[in-house]
Amino acid sequence: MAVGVLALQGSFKEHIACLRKLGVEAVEIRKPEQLAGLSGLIIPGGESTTMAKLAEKNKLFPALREFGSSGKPIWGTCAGLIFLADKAVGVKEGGQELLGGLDCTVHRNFFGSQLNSFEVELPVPALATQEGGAETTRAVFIRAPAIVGVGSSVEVLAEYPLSPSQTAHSPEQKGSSKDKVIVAVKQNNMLATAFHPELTSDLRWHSFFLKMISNGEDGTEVPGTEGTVAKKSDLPQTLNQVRDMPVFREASFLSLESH
Ligand SMILES: NC(=O)CC[C@H](N)C(=O)O
Repeated sequence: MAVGVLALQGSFKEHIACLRKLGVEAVEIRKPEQLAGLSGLIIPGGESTTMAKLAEKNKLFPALREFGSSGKPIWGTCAGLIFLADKAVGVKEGGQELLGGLDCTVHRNFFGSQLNSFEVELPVPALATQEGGAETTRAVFIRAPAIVGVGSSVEVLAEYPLSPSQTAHSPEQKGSSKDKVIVAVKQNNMLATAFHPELTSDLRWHSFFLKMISNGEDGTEVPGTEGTVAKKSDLPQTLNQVRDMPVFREASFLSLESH
């Protein structure tokens, strides 16, 4: 199987490195025709407005929508989550084009500015149940969005308990009685995380996504690149790895545009 990573902007190299560590063919995607033959697609973090403009320039929106509606798995991390959401609040004036398909409302800069970025040990019960390992993961939130509303067919995979200082960064949040927000979800063929698993050494989210591909959603198998079918047995086992050492670096990929 080959997995594509949208490589317009943002942390696509880090996702590619994670996929390769798991023994999977990973391909940088910049043009619509490159989506053909992929078994799944990752939309990385970065800056969603910039990414949307570049996707528009490269005429990617129709092909990306077709890819999603064909049932092939798509995983959005951070800006990628914003991209996949049906609705985004806290967006720039004039709005921004979304791919949509994920029945949720996302707040684009829920946690505030770049300076409010943080790392935390996040409880991830659903991930631990499927992939084994610790009940928490190191989650890196960089000028991160959060999911503030979900439809009934969305499965919540992780929630983050808010501290009092994290509740009032925007008009949408003021007066909100939320004490936690959703930061990871799955809906049919779509997976979305508000944080950056590709910046840590915990490969379980990538492994989780690869299983979505190999299982196929709704029980059907996903065709591989050369007419083959990716089977669960094709996938590497989850690695028994040291997970609490994030490889968080200066997030230079976020510097293209201010919030
Ligand atoms: N780390 C990220 O991907 C940040 C996303 C950013 N909040 C945006 O608007 O796109």
